[in-house]
Amino acid sequence: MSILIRGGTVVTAEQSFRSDVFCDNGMIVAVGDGLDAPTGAEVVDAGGQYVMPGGIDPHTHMELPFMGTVASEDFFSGTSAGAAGGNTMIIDFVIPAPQQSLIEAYHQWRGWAEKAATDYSFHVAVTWWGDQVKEEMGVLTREHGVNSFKHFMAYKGAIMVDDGVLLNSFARAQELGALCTVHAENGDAVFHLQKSLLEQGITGPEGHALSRPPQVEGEAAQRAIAIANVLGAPVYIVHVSTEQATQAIARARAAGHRVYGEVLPQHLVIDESVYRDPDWQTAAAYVMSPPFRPKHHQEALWAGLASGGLQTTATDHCCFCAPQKAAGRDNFTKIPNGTGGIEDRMSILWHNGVGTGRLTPNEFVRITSTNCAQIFNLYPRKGAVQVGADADLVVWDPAGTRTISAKTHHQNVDFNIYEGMEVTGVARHTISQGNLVWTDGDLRTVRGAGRYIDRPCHPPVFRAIDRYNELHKAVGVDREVSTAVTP
Ligand SMILES: NC(=O)NCCC(=O)O
Ligand SMILES: [Zn+2]
Ligand SMILES: [Zn+2]
Repeated sequence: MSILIRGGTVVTAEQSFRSDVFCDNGMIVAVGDGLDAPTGAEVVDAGGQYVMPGGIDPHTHMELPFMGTVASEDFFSGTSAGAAGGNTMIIDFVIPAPQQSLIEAYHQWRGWAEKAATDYSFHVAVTWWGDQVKEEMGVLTREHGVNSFKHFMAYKGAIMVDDGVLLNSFARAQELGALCTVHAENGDAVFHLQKSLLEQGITGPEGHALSRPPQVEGEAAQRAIAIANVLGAPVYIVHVSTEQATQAIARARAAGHRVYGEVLPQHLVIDESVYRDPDWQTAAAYVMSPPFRPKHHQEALWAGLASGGLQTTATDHCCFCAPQKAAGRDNFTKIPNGTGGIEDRMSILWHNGVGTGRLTPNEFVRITSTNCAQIFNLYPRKGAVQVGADADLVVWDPAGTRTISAKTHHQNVDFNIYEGMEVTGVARHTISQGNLVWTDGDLRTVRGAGRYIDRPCHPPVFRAIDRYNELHKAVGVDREVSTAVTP
C-alpha cells in the first residue's frame, strides 16, 4: 500500500518545513514539495497540520501480571489506544519473577505481544542475580535484540534488587553495550514508612503518597547514578517525578556523565491532592509509583524537559480497573500500582507544553519520539521523517480539540486520570508501517500487525563511553622486587 501525505508541515527534532511525504511498502520513500500520487495511492490532506514521527512510548506494561492481578490493557487494546493518540511504537517490559530464567520470561512476553497492532520492543528486568542471569543477559543482547535492562529499587519482597545486584548488572550491561534503566525509589524506606503508617491507622490511598515522599526517589536516583558512575556506565532513570531526582540527573550531566531521565505527563499535570479525594475509589485510581507530588515538582520537571536535562516522555501505562484496585480497600499497600494514559500522552504534552510556550514543536518531537529512538538505538528507523525511515507518522492537528473521558477513550480501563480535561492538539491521522490506523476518529488497527523490533547494542554513545573508559582504565603500580628487607 502507498500513501501520500500532502500539504503539511514536516516537524522533526531539528526543523520544520513545508513538504509532502510519500510512503510505500511500509517506508518513507520521498520527502519533498509537489509529489505526485501514483495510481492507487491513498492521499491524506495534511493542510494546516504537522507531519511528525509517530510517538514512541518507552515505558508501558500491557497485560502485566502484578500485585496479584493482571493489567487490564492487553497488547492489542493498548497499542490500538496508543495509535488513537498518535503513537506508533511502544517499548514494554519483560519482568521475570525472582529466580525465573530471563529467556523464559522473554518468550512468555513475546507470546503475549503477538497481538500488538503497532511495532514494539522490550526492556528486560533484572530481578535477581546469579551466573545464569549474567549468561542470559548476553544471550538476550546477541540473539534477541534487547539492548536495555531494567532494575527496580522498590517493591521490596517482590522484584526489588539491592546495590549488589545493581553493581553486577550494570557492569555486565556495560560489557555488552546495553543501557541500564532504574525505577528509583528506596524500597527499604518505603517498606518502613508503609508499616509505620498502617500502625498509625492510615489505611487509605493517602498512605500511598505518604509512604513514598520525594526524598525516597531523590536518594535512590542519586544512588543509582553514583553506582553507574563508579563503573563508568550510562544510566536511564524512568518516571522521574521529583525536583530532587531532576537535580541529581542535571548535576551528573553537568559533570559529564551519561545520565538520562524520563518524565510521565501525569506527573506534569496532576498533583498529590488526588489521594485526598473523599471517594476511596477515585483516590485509589491514582495509586501509582512514584506517586503524584506537591505542585512545585511539576515546574522542575518542565524545566528539565525544556533544558534538555530530561530527555524522554513515557506513560508507564499500567491499567487496573476499580474491582482490581479494590484489593486494597483496607490496606493501601495492596492497591495495584498503576495508571493509564497512552492515548493521552501526546495531547497532554502538546496542550500543556507547546500550548503554554514551555516547548517548541521541535522539542515536542524530540521528547515524544526522537530522543527515545536515539537513546534506545532505534534511530533513524524510528523517530525521524526521512527517506528510508519506517512510515510511522502522525498527522497532528495543532488546533484540534478534544475532551478526555473514560466514556470515549479507547483504553481498556474504567477510569481516565485526565477525565474532563479539554486539550488542544490532537492526532488527526496515525500511520503505522505505511497504513492508516487512525483517521479522523476511525480506529482501524489490526490485531497482530505490530512487529517485534530488534534493538542492537553499542549505540554510538557507547562507543564513546568505551573509548573514554579505555583511556581512563585502572592501572596498577609496577614495582621492582624489593631486596632491602630480608626476613
Ligand atoms: N508505576 C506503577 O505504579 N506501576 C507499574 C510498575 C512500575 O513501573 O513501577
Ligand atoms: Zn516503576
Ligand atoms: Zn513502569
